[in-house]
Amino acid sequence: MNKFDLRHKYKALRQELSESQIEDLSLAIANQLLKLNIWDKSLYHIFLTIEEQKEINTEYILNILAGKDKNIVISKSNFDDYSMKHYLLTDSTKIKKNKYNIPEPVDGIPIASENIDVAFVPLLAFDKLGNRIGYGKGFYDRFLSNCKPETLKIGLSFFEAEDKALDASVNDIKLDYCVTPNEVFRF
Ligand SMILES: Nc1nc2c(c(=O)[nH]1)N(C=O)[C@@H](CNc1ccc(C(=O)N[C@@H](CCC(=O)O)C(=O)O)cc1)CN2
Ligand SMILES: Nc1ncnc2c1ncn2[C@@H]1O[C@H](COP(=O)(O)OP(=O)(O)OP(=O)(O)O)[C@@H](O)[C@H]1O
Repeated sequence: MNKFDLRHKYKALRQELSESQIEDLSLAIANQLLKLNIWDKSLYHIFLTIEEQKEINTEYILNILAGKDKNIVISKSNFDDYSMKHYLLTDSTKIKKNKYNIPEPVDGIPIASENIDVAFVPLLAFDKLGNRIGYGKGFYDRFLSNCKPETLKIGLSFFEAEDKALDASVNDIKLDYCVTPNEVFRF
C-alpha cells in the first residue's frame, strides 16, 4: 500500500473508535510506557491531542510526567514552513487551538530541539522496522532531525505494526520504540 492509502486506512480505523475505546486504549498505552527504561531523563516532548482527529489522549502521559517531576515540552506548528517551536509547559502556559484543532502554547520559555531527551511522536501508521507515516507535512521529520542522536524517539499508536515495510524516504527519521496498547516494539 502506498502512503496515501495507508493514511486513509488508519484515519478510517481511528474514526471507528468510540470515545470510551479511545480512553481505554490511551490509558493502556500510558501503562505500557511505564515498562520502558526511559524515566531517568529530564526533558520530555509530548504532543497535545487533536481530539477531532481521534488521536491518542496524551493526558495520561502528561500525568505520568508531572508525577515524576519531569520537564515537559510542547510545541507550536508553523504551517508556512512546516517547522515547530518548542516551549516548556508550566502552570502559567496558555494553550489555544490553532486552525487545525491542534492545542498549542501561545508563548513561553523556548527550548531548543537539541535539549530534548525523549520525544513522544504521533503517527498514523508504522512498520516493524521503525518507519512511520504522519499527516504528510514532515513536521516530525524536521523536528527529529534537529534533535541530538541520543534523543529517544517513541511512536504512539492505537494500532499494531503494518506487516509490509513502509517505503522510507531520505528525510524519514526512524523510531527507537513504538508503543501500542498491547505491545512495545523496540527497533
Ligand atoms: N497532536 C498532534 N500534533 C502535531 C502533529 C500530529 O500529528 N498530532 N503533527 C504531525 O506531523 C504536526 C501537525 N501536522 C498536521 C499536518 C497536516 C494537517 C492538515 O493538513 N490537516 C487538514 C486535513 C486533515 C485530514 O487530512 O483529515 C485539516 O485539518 O484540514 C494537520 C496537522 C505537528 N503537531
Ligand atoms: N528534514 C527535512 N528537511 C526538509 N524537508 C523535509 C524534511 N523531512 C521531511 N521533509 C519533507 O516533508 C514532506 C513530508 O514528509 P513525509 O511524507 O515523510 O511526512 P510524514 O512523516 O508523513 O509527516 P509528519 O512528519 O508531519 O508527521 C516531504 O516532502 C519531505 O521531503
